[in-house]
Amino acid sequence: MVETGPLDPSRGGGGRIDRVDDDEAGLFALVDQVRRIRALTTGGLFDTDLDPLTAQLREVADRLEAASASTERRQAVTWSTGDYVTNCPVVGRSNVLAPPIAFDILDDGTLRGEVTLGLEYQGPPACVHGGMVALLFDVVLGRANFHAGATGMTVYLDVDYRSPTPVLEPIVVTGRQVRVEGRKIWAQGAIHAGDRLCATAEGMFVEPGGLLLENRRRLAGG
Ligand SMILES: CCCCCCCCCCCCCCCC(=O)SCCNC(=O)CCNC(=O)[C@H](O)C(C)(C)COP(=O)(O)OP(=O)(O)OC[C@H]1O[C@@H](n2cnc3c(N)ncnc32)[C@H](O)[C@@H]1OP(=O)(O)O
Repeated sequence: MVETGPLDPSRGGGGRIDRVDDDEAGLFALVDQVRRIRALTTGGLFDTDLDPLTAQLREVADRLEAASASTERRQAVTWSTGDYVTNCPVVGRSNVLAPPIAFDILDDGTLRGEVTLGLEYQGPPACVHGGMVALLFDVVLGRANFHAGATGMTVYLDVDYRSPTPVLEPIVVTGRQVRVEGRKIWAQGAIHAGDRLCATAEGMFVEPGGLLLENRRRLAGG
């Protein structure tokens, strides 16, 4: 049973868990522009001829492709520097899929992030897609675990969809670690729109032994 008291969306205070001033490569600024395009083109309706704009975008994409390191090299650098967070599909400022959400950590370790999701995350009319809701929970629970000092891979994620999670309105995503027993870790989370409870989740995570370190070493090339 998810205990929603500590996940009260009106709780304040706390500090940001990710740095906001680390865009030395200018990549976040570039991705912000791609995000604007992503938002505008979902169900896009334009009162203009799109052909010239498509040609311009193709040129930009060609130039980026010519200048880009390979996928393998980018993955290797991610894991050799451990800079996973900026690529995360929920919080990652260099991942165009990410809204992105910035989380604060409250004094008891609860993470809290506020976001308004656009049409690109819509499932049923006016509602956030259920798969996106689950993704938000997986990330907030996983990161709450990390900040609580015991982290693992998700082995189950039980999501209760209590009322629609709205698009185009602010929602608050919260999560916290509740229990650790050996390698097993439990965490719970909630999503609210105002005072309304939209969804709750409980996840169990298992510390995967050497698996992540081995993968990381292999991908980082040694
Ligand atoms: C540290 C290195 C740094 C690297 C840098 C990190 C960067 C930080 C990246 C963050 C990233 C964020 C990520 C977000 C979270 C994902 O998205 S994780 C991705 C989705 N999850 C997965 O792919 C996990 C797939 N599962 C697995 O690979 C394996 O289950 C695991 C996790 C390696 C564990 O396998 P195992 O070691 O063989 O463990 P196993 O003995 O099967 O289970 C352990 C215990 O858990 C229980 N259990 C297992 N599954 C279940 C279940 N579904 N229900 C109930 N109990 C279960 C077992 O019964 C067992 O209990 P006991 O017998 O010990 O009492």
